[in-house]
Amino acid sequence: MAERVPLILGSVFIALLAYKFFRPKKAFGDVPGPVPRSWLFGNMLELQLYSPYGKHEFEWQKQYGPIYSIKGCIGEDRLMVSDTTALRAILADTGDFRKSPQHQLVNKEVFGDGSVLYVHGEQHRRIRAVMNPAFSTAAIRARVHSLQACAQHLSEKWEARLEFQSTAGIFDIFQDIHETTLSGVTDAVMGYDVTNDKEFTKAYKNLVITGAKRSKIAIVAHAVLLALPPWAIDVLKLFPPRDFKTLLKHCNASQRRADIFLKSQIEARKLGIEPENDLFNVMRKMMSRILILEPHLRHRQVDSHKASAEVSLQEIKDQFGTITVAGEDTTANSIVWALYQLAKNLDYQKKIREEFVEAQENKRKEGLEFYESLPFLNALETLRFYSMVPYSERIAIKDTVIPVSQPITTRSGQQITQIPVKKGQYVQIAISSYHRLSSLWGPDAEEFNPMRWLDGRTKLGDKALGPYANLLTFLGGPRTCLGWRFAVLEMQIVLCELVRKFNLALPENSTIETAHAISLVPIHNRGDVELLLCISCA
Ligand code: HEM
Repeated sequence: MAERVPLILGSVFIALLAYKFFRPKKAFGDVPGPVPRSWLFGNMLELQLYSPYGKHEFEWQKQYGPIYSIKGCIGEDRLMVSDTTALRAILADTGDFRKSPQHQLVNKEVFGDGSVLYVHGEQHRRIRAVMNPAFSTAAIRARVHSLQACAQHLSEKWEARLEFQSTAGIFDIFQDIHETTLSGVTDAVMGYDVTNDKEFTKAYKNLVITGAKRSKIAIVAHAVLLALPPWAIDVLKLFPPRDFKTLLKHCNASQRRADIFLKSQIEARKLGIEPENDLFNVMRKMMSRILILEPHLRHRQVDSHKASAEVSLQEIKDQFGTITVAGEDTTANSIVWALYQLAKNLDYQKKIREEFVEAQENKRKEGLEFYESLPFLNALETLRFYSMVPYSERIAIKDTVIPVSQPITTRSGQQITQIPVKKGQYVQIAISSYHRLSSLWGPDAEEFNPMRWLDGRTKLGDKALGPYANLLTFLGGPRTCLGWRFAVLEMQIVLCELVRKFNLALPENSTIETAHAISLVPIHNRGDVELLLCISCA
C-alpha cells in the first residue's frame, strides 16, 4: 500500500486542479448569498459542523430569502432552495437533477447498486413499484401489533430499571430508542428481527458511528473523494482506510443476512408455507419463478422493459441494508426529540395521556386509526421542528433553469424569475429551512408549538409538497420516503406507550443542542451524543 500513496496523492492533486480549472465559472446567474470563509471549506462548516443545526442556515434564509447561493468545499457552487415553486420543479425528478455523486458513492458501497436509494430513472421506477405494496396503508396497518410489542419491550425494560428506585431514575434514553427502532424496522418491515444477531448489529452500529462523524477533515474528504478517478476508488476498495472498511463490512453483513433469510423463505415456500406479507415476501413474489428455483440464474439482470414488475434476487438483497439504515436512525432520532420536548413540557405529557385514556375507554377506533385519532399526539410537531434529514443534495446533470415564486435581484442588480443552473452545479433541497419559513408556518415558525396544528392557522392548501401534514420531512415527488407511513406509526406507538406509563423530565442544568450526524442527534452539554431524562412511573 505504502508505494501507492504518492500515486494516490498525485492523482488527488491533479484531479483537484482539473476541477478548479474546468468547473463551471459562473454560479447560478449571480444569485446573492453569504461570503464563504475559505476556498477549501466554502460555507460547509457553518452548514454541517456547527451546533445547534441551522444556526447559520436559518439566519442566511432570513437575510437572503428562500433561494441563495453558498460555496461548497474547493470552490463548488451550491444553491440553497426552500422556495415552494423551485422545490416542486426539483422534486418532480424529470431528469435534470440526480442525487449528489458523494451520496451515490456511499449508497452503492454500503447498500449495493440495486438499492432503491441508489438507482434512478427506469430502474428506480421498477424497484419502487415492486416495493410500494409493502408500504401501503394496508401493509402498515398489519404491522401495528409487531410495533406495539417492540414498544412494550422497551417500557418493560424501563420498568425493570426503575423497580428498585424509590424516586425517579436518570438515564440515557438514546441507545434504548435506537435499539427499539432497529428491532421495529427489521422485524416489522422485513420479518427478521436482528436484535440478537451480534455480527449484524455490530456492523450496523459501527456504520452509524462512522456515518455520524463530522469533522473538518471528513467534510473535505467528501469533496476530494469526488475528484478521484474511478480507478483510485477501486484501489481504495483493495486497501480500504478504516472508515471505508466499516462501510464494506456492513454491506457484506447485510448481504449475508439477506441471503440466509431469503433462502429460508424460499424453502418455506417450497414446503407450501406461505410466509407473511413483509417487504421481503412482497418483493420475493415479484421475482419470476424461474429465478427462485434455478440457482444458476440468480444473478440474471431483470430487463426493465420486459418485466415491469420484477426484481432480481440481488436487487432484493440490496434492500435489506437500505431499509435498515433508512428506517432506523431517522425514526429513532425523531422519537428522541419528541421525548425531549415532552420532558420539557409536562403539560404536553398530560394532554397525550388524557386523550389516550379517553380514546381507549370509548373504543371508537382501533389499530392504525386509533393512533390517528389522537389530536394532540399528532400535533406534536417534531417532524416539522426537527427535520431529521435537514437537506438533500442534487447535482444538475445538464444545463437547466429553476423557476421561482418571487423574482430575485442578482448581485449585479438584475431581476430574474428563473435561475439558470449549469451542469455540475449543486442544489440543496433545504428541508429544515423550508420548515422555518414564516410565510408558511407563521411568525413563530422558529418555536416548537403544537397549537399551530390545532387552532387552524396552519393551512397550506395547494402549496403542499410532501406526503404528510404538508411537511417536507419525507421529501416529495417520485423519491418521497418509502417508509413515511411506517415511521409515523412507529412514532405514535412508541410515544403513546412511554407517555402513558412514565413521567418524563429534564435533569437540572442540562443543555441539549441539535447536531447534524446521519440525522439530527442531541448533544449534551458535556459534548456527548445522549439524552439524559429523569424518568418515573406515571
Ligand atoms: C422520521 C423518519 C424518517 C425520515 C425523516 C425520512 C426521511 C427521508 C427522506 C428525506 C428521504 C429522501 C432522501 C433523498 O432522496 O435525498 C427518504 C428516502 C427513503 N426512506 Fe425515509 N425517512 C424516515 C423513515 C423511513 C423508514 C421508517 C423507512 C423504511 C422502513 C424509510 C425508507 C426510505 C427509503 C427506502 C427511501 C428511498 C426512497 C427512494 O429514493 O425512492 N424511511 N427518507
